[in-house]
Amino acid sequence: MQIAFIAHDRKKDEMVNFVIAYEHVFKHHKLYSTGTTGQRIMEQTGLNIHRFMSGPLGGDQQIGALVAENVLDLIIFLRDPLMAQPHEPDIIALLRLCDVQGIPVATNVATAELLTNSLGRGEFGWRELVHKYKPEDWQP
Ligand SMILES: O=C(CO)COP(=O)(O)O
Repeated sequence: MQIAFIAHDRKKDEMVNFVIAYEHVFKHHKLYSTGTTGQRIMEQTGLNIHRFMSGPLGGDQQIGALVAENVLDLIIFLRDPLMAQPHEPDIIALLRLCDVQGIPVATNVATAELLTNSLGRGEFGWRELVHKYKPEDWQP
């Protein structure tokens, strides 16, 4: 599976601790992140992550491009609900595309934990079907 990590500044410690706790699950998958989030995770785990640009400089949009193509299977995006972000339109666009494609996205650590446990149990097999059969194949 292909998984992306994104965390706003005041959520980065929580993200790093979360990924450390589930490193045994994430190490079996292809990982992506925005710039600083990925740097922080890689400094404190043994995981290899493809890092895009920092969020405010376009990283959310780069991940959004993968979402638009239905490449990503899970996004863990720990947002800061109490701090305005200069790139709010990019964030909204990314979340909208997740809903367009029906991609699982966790915006807090409780949901991230549920989805990651599900991933660890091998319950993401349905995503293989999504890759295999494009929406046009589903038309009656
Ligand atoms: O701003 C972000 C997401 O909107 C995260 O970007 P960084 O991981 O580069 O801090």
